[in-house]
Amino acid sequence: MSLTDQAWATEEQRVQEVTAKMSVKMTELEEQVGLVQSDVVEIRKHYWDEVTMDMSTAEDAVESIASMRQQTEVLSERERTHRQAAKALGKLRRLVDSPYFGRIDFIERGERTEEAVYLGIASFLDEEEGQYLVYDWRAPISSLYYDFAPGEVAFATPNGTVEGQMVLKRQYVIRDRHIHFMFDTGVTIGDELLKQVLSRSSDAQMKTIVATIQKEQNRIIRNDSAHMLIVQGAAGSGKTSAALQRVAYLLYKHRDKLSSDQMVLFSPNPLFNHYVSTVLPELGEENMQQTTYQAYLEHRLGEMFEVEDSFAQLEYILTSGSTSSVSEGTPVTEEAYKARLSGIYYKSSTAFLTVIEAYIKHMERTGMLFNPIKFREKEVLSAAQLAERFYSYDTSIRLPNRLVLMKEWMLEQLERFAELEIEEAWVDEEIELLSSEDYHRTYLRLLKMEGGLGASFDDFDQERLLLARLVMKEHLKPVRIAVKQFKFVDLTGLYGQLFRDEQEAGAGGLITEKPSYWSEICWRTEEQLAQAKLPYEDATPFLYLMEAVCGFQTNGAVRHVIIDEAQDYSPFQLAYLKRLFPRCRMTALGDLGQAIYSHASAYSEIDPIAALYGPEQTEVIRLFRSYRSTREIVEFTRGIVPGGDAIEPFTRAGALPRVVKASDRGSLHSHLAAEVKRLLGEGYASIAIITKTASESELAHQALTPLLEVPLGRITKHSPTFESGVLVIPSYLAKGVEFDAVLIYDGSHHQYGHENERKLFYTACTRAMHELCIFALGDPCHFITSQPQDTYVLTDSAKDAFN
Ligand SMILES: Nc1ncnc2c1ncn2[C@@H]1O[C@H](COP(=O)(O)OP(=O)(O)OP(=O)(O)O)[C@@H](O)[C@H]1O
Repeated sequence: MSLTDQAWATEEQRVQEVTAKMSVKMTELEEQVGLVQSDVVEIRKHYWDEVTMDMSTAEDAVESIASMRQQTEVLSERERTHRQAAKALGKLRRLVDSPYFGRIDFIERGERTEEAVYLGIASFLDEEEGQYLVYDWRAPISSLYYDFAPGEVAFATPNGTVEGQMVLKRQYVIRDRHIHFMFDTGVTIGDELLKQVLSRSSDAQMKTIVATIQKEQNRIIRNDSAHMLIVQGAAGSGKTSAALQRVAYLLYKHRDKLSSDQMVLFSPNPLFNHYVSTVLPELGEENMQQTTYQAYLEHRLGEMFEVEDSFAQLEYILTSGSTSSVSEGTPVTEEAYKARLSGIYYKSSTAFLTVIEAYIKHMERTGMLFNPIKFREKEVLSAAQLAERFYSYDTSIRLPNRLVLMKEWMLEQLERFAELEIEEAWVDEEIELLSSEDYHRTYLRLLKMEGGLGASFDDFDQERLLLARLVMKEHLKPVRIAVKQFKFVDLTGLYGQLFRDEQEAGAGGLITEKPSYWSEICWRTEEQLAQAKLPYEDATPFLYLMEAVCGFQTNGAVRHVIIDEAQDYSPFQLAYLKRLFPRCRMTALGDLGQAIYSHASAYSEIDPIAALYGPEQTEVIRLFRSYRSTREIVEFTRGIVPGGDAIEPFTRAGALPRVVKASDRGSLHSHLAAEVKRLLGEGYASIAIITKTASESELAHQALTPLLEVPLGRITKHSPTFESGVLVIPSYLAKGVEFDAVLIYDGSHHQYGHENERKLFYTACTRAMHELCIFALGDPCHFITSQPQDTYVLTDSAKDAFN
């Protein structure tokens, strides 16, 4: 819809007026911030001058305390004012160059005049007129902009639904306080603006999407009813974007009772954490807590074990199972590989969770294992004594509570032991070794402990006794701490018992439906545990068992958890997270097409996630439209995954994906280098060469660096950030992020020949926004050749000249 010059001029004038008012307000706030700041500094400097301290009498003391309190209140009030003014100033600074992006004219039913509502990333009130010049995009009325085309409309407010007519809907691109584009739109959010936004170059940091949120995404953002909101959406459909704007929305809507530190995002990797970390600050909100599941495992189990990370597990699966010549995985037999795979499936399944729960029940009566308590080679309490004590308690008492009782009893036993042990010769030796300083300190501490026995040790026995007790106390400290931390429970033994023969321990008998390669799984698990290593697939079951026995550690402060790439979590892990955050709501974002982990690739539906809170508390929103990639890339990639035909491309045109077949590695590298050069020449800022594995990344990086005229970055699982430019990255680390152009390093049948690599290949290809080129050393993989021939261009470099 074209706009008249008159309309344009009026709108431009409004931009000028609004930004001028913002500038005035900013100057005011700057002054205020400066003044209050110097007030605060002054108050702090002269704090004590204003306080009269006199403690001579009780009355004086009360007065002194009151005067101190008053002074503290003055200071905190000024600090609060400073914080608020600084925040308001920050908001205006973000707003002023581009004060709004949309307008709706709305007439409420029963009213005559229409109201023009301008939407921006924050609100701006004209204090003199008492009128909002800009509405926050999260305000109730703003939802009209995202949900409706002009016509009959309605929006929800805390006081009920408001109905009316939308008579105009307009979009703007305002930069540097001037309108660059402006158009009226008949549909929800015009494709034109979206096309423009999506055509831009990618960035090392994700952008906000508030100006172009789509209706279906708005349902995710504003959903406030679901306890568990599951978003199942195609690659590039805006799941992460919607979730981040949702966080901003919830923080706005519940600003009185929800703060950003009560929200946690579980990301697929640290790189992704960095990638999304600017979105909320851009929207004027503080970042929520961000972590990875791996970091949590490390935090809980890192002291006990060398915990394998998910990437190392994946690298094993991808390198050890493939026929790839570049594989550098440990040489493993086919049997061992299959056994590990079978173990991974099993240990991540709900069947195993059920077994562990049965095992916990079983332990109420028998089977608990303990570590004996030793002190200087002496067994203070044997494992059998501990077990006997444990099972002497009423069986109705839960395991963790019994351990608490045990702990008290054990501390008493330790006291008794200490009283006998102080007679030992080693204690005298230790007393001798006390330095005069220690001795003196000991003496003073003794005085304090013993309630002032006298200023000198005139009684030799008394002196020896007191010093010996002190020496004992120091030496027994680590044992006491270990007891308090329940380290007397043999958790490794308990977990290992699950994998032992039923006759031996009884626990293995709980596993009635054994997975294939069971005996191999058993001895391998035990072997790893003996070396204090915990494979990734064992980490969550181990943690679950540990917590069930010793007491669940929960985090009641967190009110909302967002799990990105939820399809990569095993049912076991999801159950664990639910336990960990008992008071929170969850948003789980997933794409079954990108389930790259062995334990999850078997998911055919979102059932394990949906089952977590049950149907009553769960809502599922599905996104089918893919925004990231051009239409051509989506039309090619959607055929790779089951059910992909439902994925709708957004109408942004680009070149057809290209497949380049190379006959040898030298030619592969030279064609890759030429392609990088071409893409740089086209002006693309971020180009990723995606390899299947980390070992292949290393090889590609070495070979390509000398062939390129620009620096070539390499991303590993330890990289915390990435910059624009050209980089090599393993497929599984590219999850969640995007690049202008993607070059698949080797998409040959040789590299992606297994069915279980389908989703990994899809994930890698769907990282491309504008161009996708797949190189293949030999025949392209089946995932490519099974696509309709008109969806890509094949070049055989041995036959055709490149380009
Ligand atoms: N409404 C929108 N307006 C503008 N850009 C959008 C919109 N929705 C999605 N995008 C863009 O599409 C790209 C993909 O979005 P996002 O990463 O959120 O998708 P995703 O579903 O999480 O993807 P994946 O699962 O493949 O990682 C991003 O560049 C994002 O900015």
